[in-house]
Amino acid sequence: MENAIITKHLTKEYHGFKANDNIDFIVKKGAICGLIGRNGAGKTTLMRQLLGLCEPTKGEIELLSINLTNARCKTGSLIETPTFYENMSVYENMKIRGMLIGLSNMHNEINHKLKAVGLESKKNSKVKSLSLGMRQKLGIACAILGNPELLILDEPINGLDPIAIKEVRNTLVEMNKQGSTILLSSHILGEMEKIATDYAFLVEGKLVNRLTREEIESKHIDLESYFVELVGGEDNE
Ligand SMILES: Nc1ncnc2c1ncn2[C@@H]1O[C@H](COP(=O)(O)OP(=O)(O)OP(=O)(O)O)[C@@H](O)[C@H]1O
Repeated sequence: MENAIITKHLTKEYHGFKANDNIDFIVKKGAICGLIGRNGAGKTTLMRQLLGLCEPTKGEIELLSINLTNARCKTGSLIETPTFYENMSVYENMKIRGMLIGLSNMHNEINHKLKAVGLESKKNSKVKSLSLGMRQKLGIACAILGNPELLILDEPINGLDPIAIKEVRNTLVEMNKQGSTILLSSHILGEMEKIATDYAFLVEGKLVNRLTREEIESKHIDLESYFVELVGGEDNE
């Protein structure tokens, strides 16, 4: 099977501190890979490197088996707190994103994605009037616009209510069925378990383990206990 993401020896140092340390990472096309790690483990740094938002100190990145610039154009993302044009409407912000990615069928696609995240009623509202959770929904709607081949989502359900979480979950599963490979991080392991096909565990910048859903199911692994054991529990502060 082809791979959507390959990293080799990927390292990011900040003043000698390794936020990502020699990461060899593969995500197969068609997967929903859950990136798991404690605060500061290096999840966002890895995603930022994949997206070209920060330069690797060392190592290589391959995305979608094509030229990296082209691959990044086929990648939708949500990293940290998304920024928008505050005085423009939700629809207008999405239209800008649509123009950037050369979206055809703009109107229908924007409406479809706003509906998918439950934000259609705010379509004409200015972004500055949105709540935190609504902004997060808009960030997700922008990320999934045009059904990108690869989706990189850093804690996408942060700040969402239970109904919104369900809507986003269903949307991601649907996007995956339609061909999007997804890399996502979340601290809510129970939610991750509902959709992830495999997991990558980061500890102090290092990729320390991988698990597939099949392994979890066949070996009756409790993800939370597994994670606590892997990172050394509360004594590891
Ligand atoms: N621009 C930066 N300058 C210096 N250090 C940084 C920078 N960005 C990240 N770091 C450090 O790199 C480490 C990894 O940070 P990162 O944001 O990747 O972690 P994370 O796993 O996403 O954490 P969280 O779950 O809290 O979001 C942290 O120790 C962080 O302080």
